[in-house]
Amino acid sequence: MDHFEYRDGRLCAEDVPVADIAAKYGTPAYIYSRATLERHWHAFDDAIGDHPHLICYAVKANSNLGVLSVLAKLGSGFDIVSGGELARVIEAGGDAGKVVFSGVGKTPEEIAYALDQGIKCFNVESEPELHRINEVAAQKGCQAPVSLRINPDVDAKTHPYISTGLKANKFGIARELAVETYELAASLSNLNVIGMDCHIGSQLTDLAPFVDALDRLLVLIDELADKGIEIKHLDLGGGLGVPYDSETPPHPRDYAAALADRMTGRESLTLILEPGRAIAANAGILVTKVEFIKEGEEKHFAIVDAAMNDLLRPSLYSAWQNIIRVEQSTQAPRRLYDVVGPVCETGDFLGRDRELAVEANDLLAVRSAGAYGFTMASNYNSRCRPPELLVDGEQVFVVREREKRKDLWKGEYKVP
Ligand SMILES: Cc1ncc(COP(=O)(O)O)c(C=O)c1O
Ligand SMILES: N[C@@H](CCCC[NH3+])C(=O)O
Repeated sequence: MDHFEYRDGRLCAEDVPVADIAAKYGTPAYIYSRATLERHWHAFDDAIGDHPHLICYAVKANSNLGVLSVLAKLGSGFDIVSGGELARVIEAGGDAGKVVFSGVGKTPEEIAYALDQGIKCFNVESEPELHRINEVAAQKGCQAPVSLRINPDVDAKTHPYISTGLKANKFGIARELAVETYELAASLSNLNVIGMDCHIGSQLTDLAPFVDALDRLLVLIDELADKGIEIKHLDLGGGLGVPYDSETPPHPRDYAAALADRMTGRESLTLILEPGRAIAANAGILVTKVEFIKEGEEKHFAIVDAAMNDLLRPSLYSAWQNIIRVEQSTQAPRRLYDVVGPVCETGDFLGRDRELAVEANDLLAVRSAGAYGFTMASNYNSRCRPPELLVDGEQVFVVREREKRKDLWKGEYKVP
């Protein structure tokens, strides 16, 4: 069951009509479903079953405190890429001991903060980073738990901007250098080598690259064991895709079960997964109002009050996200529209050539907007970012207020 569905022709978020939410809180607005977030997280967690594991939700997908607090209450771990994300996890009630810290450019200050908070592990992406973490840990007189992010060099077959496990990408350590880099890590006295990690890309719709990467890393784990380096956890990263359009990615349940299956007989090796999109994307929508219908010379435009600053994915990746009416019933004619925002960029669109029946003041919902939606929003064109609302049954929580115009220059100063 989807938690965004039509009831009597009205799109509902769980038990609340979206039009009622829009009337009360205005548009544009992000709306999330707690039940969907929980269901998706459990799909991963349940499928792995008894094999030791940890689901570390990728905070970058949706870092709202309300969302993080829902997942923290389930006992989730978290994958972070900055000190800011760690602060959010802690503020939301998450357990720092279940946090893995990814990213190619961790600063000494971020490393020190993460050590102070007692995170589970740093996912290290280069040799210089190993030395930096070792130095910061030495200054603190402690040992930093580390895992090396290895590039298994599998082709994830996804958009080039979001493919990460290839030789040409900035991420991770080359497979050929893996053993020597592990030996270096093991020789540094303020590091405690505990894990192996990879992340091959995002929005993957095929199971094969994941299984391929897993198999390649298991070979490496055995090779390291022969050299006396014991790996306690294998983190396979995130990347499972969602059906935005006609894609048919494996269900999280089947994906997690397939991976857990490959780990049979390795009960001392904990499996970590870092799903972001697969948990959050379809747990959210962006609601927007049609301001005008404009008849262009070649196209019809539905000019809406949300723009690329609110939802960047269509402009940045030519990503397709479904756009639907909030109230099904209408007398408006069905035509092809470009759904565009008010930002001064030709690339400011939410959808192109969409068959819709719309007129001014209608409400539209952009689906699958719960991941990489608000987190990638900006104030471009000095636009206030939208509010974030989290629905739980019949209740609506304002988990982030709409920005106010005067928030836009907070921390900026005029010159005398
Ligand atoms: C290291 C790492 N882990 C997890 C994720 C989450 O990916 P996704 O949202 O595709 O599951 C990403 C983003 O691609 C990432 O870079
Ligand atoms: N932001 C991207 C995904 C990047 C994943 C992070 N490594 C998207 O919206 O699809």
